[in-house]
Amino acid sequence: MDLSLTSVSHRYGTTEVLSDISLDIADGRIMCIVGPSGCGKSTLLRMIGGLERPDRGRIVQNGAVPEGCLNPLTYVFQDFALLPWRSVAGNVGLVLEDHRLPRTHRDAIIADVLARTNLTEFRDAWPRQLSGGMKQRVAIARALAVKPAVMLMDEPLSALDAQTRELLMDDLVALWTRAPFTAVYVTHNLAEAVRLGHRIVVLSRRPGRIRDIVEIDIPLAERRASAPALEAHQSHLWQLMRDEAAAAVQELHDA
Ligand SMILES: Nc1ncnc2c1ncn2[C@@H]1O[C@H](COP(=O)(O)OP(=O)(O)OP(=O)(O)O)[C@@H](O)[C@H]1O
Repeated sequence: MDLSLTSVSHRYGTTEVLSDISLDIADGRIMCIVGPSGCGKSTLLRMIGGLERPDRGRIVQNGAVPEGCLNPLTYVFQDFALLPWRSVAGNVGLVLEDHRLPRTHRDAIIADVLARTNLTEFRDAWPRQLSGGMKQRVAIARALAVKPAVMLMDEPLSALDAQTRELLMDDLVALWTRAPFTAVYVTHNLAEAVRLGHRIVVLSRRPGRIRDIVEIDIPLAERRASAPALEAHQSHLWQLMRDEAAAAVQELHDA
């Protein structure tokens, strides 16, 4: 399923947050959204996910959802959002409970996504027993369990330390390489954007407008941290954002 956004604009009260965003989100690709603090990245993600409606413009879903899809648009949040009183398998199974699936089918889905995220041996563990990186893998397994058409990822690695972030980026690349999924991935971190994004949308400071769209055609599995080609893309992104980011910080300071 593809998504297309046409002239999406939004304001909260008198604050204009997004302005004239037109974008296509292609099936089977990862689109990253970067931009200065407060430029409307999370707002845009909520609009794409249907949690809020834009004041102006349209967001249209084109084409069929994947076979077996239980929820077309699924979120992965920065804070993992796991229930502490449920085991790993219980947290993953939660999203299947409303779907009246036969128990064997449900168990098979849980086993499959836990295997894909290397969590099989932790299926009975409690969230408190897991590191941050493992918790986020559970959240990713939970998102995959509903076979979403599009995963909406809001700073999914931001709460993790640098080494864990690297490992989870490798996990995401391996997951995508085995079975390509469609994702919109909001991040502050340009290194993440160039490792994971097929396409990177750079927003201006608020109201967020599209400043540029950068395509990276290096296969995800061939992108190595600090590879010169990726560093060049990252530096180009920073050049695009630098003045805007400085102005956004100054605005926050002056407010
Ligand atoms: N529900 C809301 N009501 C009023 N204002 C809001 C609401 N949600 C967001 N905002 C404002 O809209 C602007 C954009 O917020 P948003 O969280 O989308 O930006 P962001 O780019 O994701 O920010 P950050 O990079 O800091 O995470 C901010 O000024 C924020 O205060």
